[in-house]
Amino acid sequence: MSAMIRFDGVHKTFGDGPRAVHAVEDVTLDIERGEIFGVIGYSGAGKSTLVRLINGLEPATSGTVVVDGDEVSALREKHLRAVRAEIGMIFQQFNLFGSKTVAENVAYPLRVAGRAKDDPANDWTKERREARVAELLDFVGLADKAQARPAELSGGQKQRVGIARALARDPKILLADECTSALDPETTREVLGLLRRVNTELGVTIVVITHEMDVVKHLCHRVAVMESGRIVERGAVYDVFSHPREEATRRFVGTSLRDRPSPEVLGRLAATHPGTLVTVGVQEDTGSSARLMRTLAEHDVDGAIVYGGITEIGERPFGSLTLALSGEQAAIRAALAGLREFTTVQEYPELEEQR
Ligand SMILES: Nc1ncnc2c1ncn2[C@@H]1O[C@H](COP(=O)(O)OP(=O)(O)OP(=O)(O)O)[C@@H](O)[C@H]1O
Repeated sequence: MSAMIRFDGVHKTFGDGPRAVHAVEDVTLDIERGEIFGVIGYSGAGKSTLVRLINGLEPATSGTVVVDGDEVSALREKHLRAVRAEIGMIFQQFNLFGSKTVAENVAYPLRVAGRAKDDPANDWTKERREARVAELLDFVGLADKAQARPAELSGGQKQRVGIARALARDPKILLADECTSALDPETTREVLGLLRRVNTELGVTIVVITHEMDVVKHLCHRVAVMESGRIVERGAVYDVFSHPREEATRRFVGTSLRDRPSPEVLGRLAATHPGTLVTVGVQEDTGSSARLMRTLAEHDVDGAIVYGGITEIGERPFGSLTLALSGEQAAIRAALAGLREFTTVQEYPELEEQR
């Protein structure tokens, strides 16, 4: 199966000479048909530029970008229009027309396509348009808001209109650029749930640009981490979470899991809990928390859970627990050796020194 989107040795440079900005540098990446692919990075990492290369809004400086078999980097404007019809896009600020109703907003791409008249599939008569808009509003759960104006809607509802509009022409690809960054956590979850349906029920390949690891965790199958125009790490979301290799990735993972105590919290825990503090990984392939507790019991060591969190990534458990261990010193050492046979154990010698 060929990739839906393929970057091969792609560079994008703005300007030239000493003031040139290398927004995208040497990116080679395949995004497969039917997957939800996340691109995560801090502001200025080059994520938006990468997305604009996909829909041909920016031409690559060098290298090739192939979308569903068409090399966008080599197409002229007329052919680019046909490729763009296969690509829907949603934005952080929704970009809805404030003066149009919800139904008119969703119908807009159909009206524009209808004007082109270069393809019989674009023969969007009023009846066809209305039927399509009704179908889309039903899909996003806003059938009752067809005549409302965007100002009357909540942020989550506005983004659902954005999604309906992006789907109007039945695209194969949906590009989502920071599409939940303006929303609160609960609304974010709703929108991510809708995007999951777009993927599973409509088979749309989705590329998600974000600086929030939570979005990647809840939505994506695979992820690439971007830093200074380059992809520094990539892989299945679970693998990247469980074994981050780069410092930037570790920081993103940390912000999402919040399962490991900060140095400040550790200091407080040490002051209020007797015993040896350790943080133990909990992962599907390295043993459950039950196995962890059993190991402590076998060595006659008591383990009080004082911090931690276990979450699900791709329906698999992942996280860590921080324990205050009490018992004979030799027994604690033996229990830790036993734990190390199946999971990661982080000790805090600096805390012991302070005691
Ligand atoms: N049209 C342009 N002309 C000059 N420089 C640009 C242009 N577009 C982007 N850049 C620069 O390219 C780099 C990457 O920008 P880009 O917007 O792709 O990053 P990003 O990761 O999407 O960041 P953000 O999340 O803040 O949008 C930045 O240094 C930016 O200033």
